[in-house]
Amino acid sequence: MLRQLHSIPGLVLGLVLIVLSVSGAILSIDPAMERLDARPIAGISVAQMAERVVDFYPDIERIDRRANGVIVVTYTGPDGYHSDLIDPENGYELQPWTASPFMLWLKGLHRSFLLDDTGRAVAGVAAGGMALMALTGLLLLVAALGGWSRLTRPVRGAQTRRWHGTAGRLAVPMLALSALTGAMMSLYNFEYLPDGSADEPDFPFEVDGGPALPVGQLAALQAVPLDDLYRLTFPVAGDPLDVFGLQTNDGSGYVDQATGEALNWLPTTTAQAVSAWVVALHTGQGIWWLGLLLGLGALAIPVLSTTGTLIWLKRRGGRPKVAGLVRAGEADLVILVGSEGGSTWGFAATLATALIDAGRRVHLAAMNDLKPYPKAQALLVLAATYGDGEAPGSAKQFLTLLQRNTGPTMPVAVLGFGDRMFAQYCGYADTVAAALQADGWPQLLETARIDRQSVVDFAAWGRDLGKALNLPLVLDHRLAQPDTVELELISRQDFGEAVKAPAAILSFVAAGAAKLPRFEAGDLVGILPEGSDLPRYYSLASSRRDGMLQISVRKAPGGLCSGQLHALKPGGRIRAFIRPNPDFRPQPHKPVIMVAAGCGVGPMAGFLRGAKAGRGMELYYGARDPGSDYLYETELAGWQSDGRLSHLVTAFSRVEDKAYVQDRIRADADHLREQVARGAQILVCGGSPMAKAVATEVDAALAPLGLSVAGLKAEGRYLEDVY
Ligand SMILES: Cc1cc2nc3c(=O)[nH]c(=O)nc-3n(C[C@H](O)[C@H](O)[C@H](O)COP(=O)(O)O)c2cc1C
Repeated sequence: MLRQLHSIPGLVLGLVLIVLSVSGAILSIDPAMERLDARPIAGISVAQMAERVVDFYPDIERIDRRANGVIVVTYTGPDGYHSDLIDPENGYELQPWTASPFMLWLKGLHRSFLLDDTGRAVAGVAAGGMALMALTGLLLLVAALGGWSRLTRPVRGAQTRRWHGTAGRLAVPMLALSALTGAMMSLYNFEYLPDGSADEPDFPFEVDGGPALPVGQLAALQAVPLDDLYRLTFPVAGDPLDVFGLQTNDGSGYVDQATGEALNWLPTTTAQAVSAWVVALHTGQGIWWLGLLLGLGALAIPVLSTTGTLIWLKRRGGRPKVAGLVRAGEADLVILVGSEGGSTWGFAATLATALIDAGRRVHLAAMNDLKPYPKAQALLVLAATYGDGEAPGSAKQFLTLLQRNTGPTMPVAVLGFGDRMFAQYCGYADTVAAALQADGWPQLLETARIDRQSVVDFAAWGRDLGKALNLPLVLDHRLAQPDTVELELISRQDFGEAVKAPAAILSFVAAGAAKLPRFEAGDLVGILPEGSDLPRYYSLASSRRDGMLQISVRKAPGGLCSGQLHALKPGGRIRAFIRPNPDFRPQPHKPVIMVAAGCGVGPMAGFLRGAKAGRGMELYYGARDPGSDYLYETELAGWQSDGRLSHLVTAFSRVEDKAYVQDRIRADADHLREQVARGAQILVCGGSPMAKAVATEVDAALAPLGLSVAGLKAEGRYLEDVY
């Protein structure tokens, strides 16, 4: 619901908001420019000011003190009204006061799209929509980051998501202010809210009528400091019954030109004071620095609109379409999906279709969309696992939402999707099942696991579910095949034979006339080995800019894919596709400590190849024997001498003075602490036991700082790519 309230106004009003924001940003410069023209002068009264001006302007109509402090005199010339900016020090003209036609046009565009009332109404609705988006966006961000106290933490995920969250967070106070005040100005304009313009003093028909006093001697004008003036209107020359009109910050009324007395004075009403503040807070008139901040905030809108639309398209694109789904409130069965790569959505769609065919009312959503399900009889959670037993993208907020959920509990079945090769096999599904149980959700079925997208395991689980729900359920799932490209091996370097850990660095280019797809170091390449529909993933040791796709592959005993890759000769071809892994990237500008063992050095080599010299990249690298499986030895030496790698520490486990990478971290604890205190990020890549041992040492090293691996993880400063 919150997400819909955020994205629907964004999609509908996107272009309108871009026009409003760009025009608003340019207009926001106006108060600051005007402020530069102001010649502030302290301690003079309106009477003194008027006295200085009348000598130069015998046909004066009025004096305005504009919000930014400039004094403008309007007078009648032979061809109508003219205005001059004057120097309050002496009443001299500084320059003619004319609005630029471009700024007038821009104001018209901003207020009404140059379309009168229809345009004004659209601008008003857009302002209301923007206020709603600022509020819902803030709430979504709080939920994504895990609470208000974490609101300043870095936003994680794909680049579009990071830009959207970061720009939104920086701009939200200014956008909310612009939107609320803009919406109120629209309500004033259509008279749905009183702005006090009708609260005017009565014109005085009874005046002294005697000879006029010099303007400098009028007591009511002497009593008003110039800084409080809004407008002084002069009486028609030679008409003894006419009066001065006086508008100040405190009120408005008239002044008798013969006695200098204030007549029919009306203090500023609450409606007038509020509407003046609303205008000032929207335009920055009188608060030039706020105007500039509002303008900067407005510039975030084109960024937010574009990234928001891309996020929306990606979200829709990743999910299969299922006919006959119902809303959350109507469903008797709810399926929630935790997926990152999208394959679990495919399984969920097969399940939803089979349940709908069996006559059930099914709701299908991401685990991040958990909400109360008033009519549901069972909840089915299909959750993949990433990292080291962690949540996939569409489930990152699930546990937080579960804590807050106030809806009824119901029998639940959790089905984990994972890969037996990982130490935390279906670890996240286990975490979810335990959390649901602790929260009082009864089990419909024992938690089951699907290894490497096995359609056979899935069909078996479907039979169990059918029995539990008393339905004839047949789950016949066909795996969707990703779009692959053909890659050709151009070179290989082999290592580790002597220490019984064969590893190879393989470099590919696109086969034939094709081009390499887009990828960054640390992304994953999915390779489809012959004889299997199931891709195997490897971390990329290069980016497309390097002109090749490189991976380092350890030969797993009996491994189908690694066996085929190790047998590949230059010129040999494979089919592959890219899986972005935007959460595993070095942070810009701050030091980066990389920890890797074995083939885990691959993505680190990719990061180093793309780094600038002096960037503060450090590497702790563990292997077996420097004479056999020291991957990237020559390259690392080169990057050290050209300054890309500032600190290299190696550990070898099959030599006399044997050591593991975690031993080096322990010995280097002081240095590590120092770097983390300077904002360093830690990236770990390699096998799960190594990652665990490293985390233990990092925890010990950081304890004196009151920091921990868990804390750094939450800030995106401790990243793992573990297998
Ligand atoms: C980078 C990466 C990390 C993974 N980590 C784990 C893990 O720790 N435990 C596990 O059981 N499966 C792990 N997997 C396997 C996925 O959970 C499994 O392939 C799942 O079917 C993917 O579902 P999805 O395509 O819907 O995201 C990992 C896969 C990748 C690509």
